[in-house]
Amino acid sequence: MSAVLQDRPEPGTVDLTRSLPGQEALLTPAAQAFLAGLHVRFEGERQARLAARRTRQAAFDAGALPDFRPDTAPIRNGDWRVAPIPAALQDRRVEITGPVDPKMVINALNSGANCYMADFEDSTAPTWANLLAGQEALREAIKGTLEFTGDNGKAYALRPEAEQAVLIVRPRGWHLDEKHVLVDGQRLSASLFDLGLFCFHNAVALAAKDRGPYFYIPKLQSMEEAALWNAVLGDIEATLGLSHGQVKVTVLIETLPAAFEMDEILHALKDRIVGLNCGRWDYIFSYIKTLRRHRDRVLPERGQVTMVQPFLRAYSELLVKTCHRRGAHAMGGMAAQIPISGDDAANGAALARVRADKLREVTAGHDGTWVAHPALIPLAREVFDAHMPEANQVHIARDDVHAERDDLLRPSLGTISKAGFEGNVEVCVRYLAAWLDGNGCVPIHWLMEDAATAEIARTQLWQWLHFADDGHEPLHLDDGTPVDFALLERAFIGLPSKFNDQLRMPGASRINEAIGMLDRLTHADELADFLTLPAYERID
Ligand SMILES: CC(=O)SCCNC(=O)CCNC(=O)[C@H](O)C(C)(C)COP(=O)(O)OP(=O)(O)OC[C@H]1O[C@@H](n2cnc3c(N)ncnc32)[C@H](O)[C@@H]1OP(=O)(O)O
Ligand SMILES: O=CC(=O)O
Ligand SMILES: [Mg+2]
Repeated sequence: MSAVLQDRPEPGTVDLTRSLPGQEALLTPAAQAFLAGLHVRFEGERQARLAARRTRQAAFDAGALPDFRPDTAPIRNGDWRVAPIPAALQDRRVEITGPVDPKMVINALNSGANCYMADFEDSTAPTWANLLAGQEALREAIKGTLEFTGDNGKAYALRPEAEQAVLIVRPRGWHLDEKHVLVDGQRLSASLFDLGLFCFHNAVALAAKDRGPYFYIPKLQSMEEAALWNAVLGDIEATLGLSHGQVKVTVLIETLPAAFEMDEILHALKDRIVGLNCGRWDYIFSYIKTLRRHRDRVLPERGQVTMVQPFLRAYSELLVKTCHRRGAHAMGGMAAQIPISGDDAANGAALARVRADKLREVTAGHDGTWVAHPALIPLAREVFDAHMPEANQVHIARDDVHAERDDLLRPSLGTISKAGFEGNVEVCVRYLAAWLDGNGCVPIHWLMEDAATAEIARTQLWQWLHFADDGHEPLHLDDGTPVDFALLERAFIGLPSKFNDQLRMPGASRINEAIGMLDRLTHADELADFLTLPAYERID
């Protein structure tokens, strides 16, 4: 046994606070000991990282602005590259993403996309049942035995492995706990639960097939958080007998602070990282959250915050330049439009927006993109095939990009309309209701809504409604109406008329609870860090 493994502290005692039929097949004594070991070795550092986030945010609230770090200039200026990228991840031009229920897993693996990001994060409501079903579905998929029959009798089976998308799993972020697993009485980190349990059951099998395991890492804020992931992954490799660097990750740059540490994050994970991704929805949410007290940087209504806003363009181009300089892939992100059935004109307009977004990405130098729905794969592929003849375009240097701090923070022009305000209220309430009911991704007005898109709506409402704190004049809508809590009340009263299909709406039974939550979150003096933190205490 290696010295690292010998010197480890005892794993700790595990209590499962919930019991569902079949869970013992996943949470075997050995799996529990594996998770407990991760907790004992890494929980202290996780808490230190979360405390560092709070300290940094306090400085931003006091008027500081994010900036590139002087102490890490040698990393930014140094000449180094990430480890070689495995063959299975050389061509990632179209990646489909989606929650982890068995039907979605089969549909996504069979979809014809190059990769499938199986998502325990933005698009999954982490009920215990959803998490276990997702872990089980992925384990069966890797064994090649996953099957599913819908309530309508439709049967689903996997295509041959060579025709399947390459699997990449996204665990939840560092801020979340898994309340159903206690180690010595403390909640386990949700990240360690999702990634740890997946690795315990599948890492060796995937490594044997030269398929990873591969992960997407969400919501990082600093290179120290990346270093924590690197330590966890190295520890898992050692415990499971995998070679150093066998596990590969792509990191989502989807927080404003992380945009100032892209080189540093690549460097901290350089033996294991294969790319960065523009997680635009969380990035917009993070811009609002980080700069919540900066009244000169309030964003216009959500629909106007598109990737052509200068601060978003600067971030995505800097990501391409940074990745390519280091030999890593620069992945694009998700357009929220999904196919619209029964209205050809509206469908054509939605698809045109997706096409324009993919064209912007490929011509900026991105090496691949995301789609939310299988019907969008041919469109994204066509655009990337037309402009990216090789497997990727890592060789394109983008030395023409000079994104400075002011570019990444640039205030945006735009307005807030009554429809924009009310739309935020509707999205928050409907999404939260669905999430509380166990559904983490829903179509609302033909847009894909998940935790990240809903967070934009929630934080905008808080920021707009608290604009008048400290004696400032309130914000006004473009028609002159002051943005105040009376406006929020009126939006709540008007909500039912927007639910023209209330009975079939996901989460309809939890609408009143969702309204109550949004009301409390928007009235609170402090902006809650994540919507999903209080909401998690309300799910099973
Ligand atoms: C900000 C971010 O983090 S982006 C990443 C997180 N978000 C996502 O991953 C979005 C995932 N997408 C989805 O969940 C869905 O596409 C939704 C909720 C947006 C729309 O869902 P629906 O209205 O059910 O779509 P629709 O009815 O058109 O689906 C048609 C078929 O495609 C399947 N499908 C739809 N989206 C996906 C997907 N992402 N992956 C695999 N299959 C899918 C459906 O399961 C359905 O299959 P079936 O015909 O066998 O029953
Ligand atoms: O995770 C992706 C995002 O846009 O957020
Ligand atoms: Mg995200």
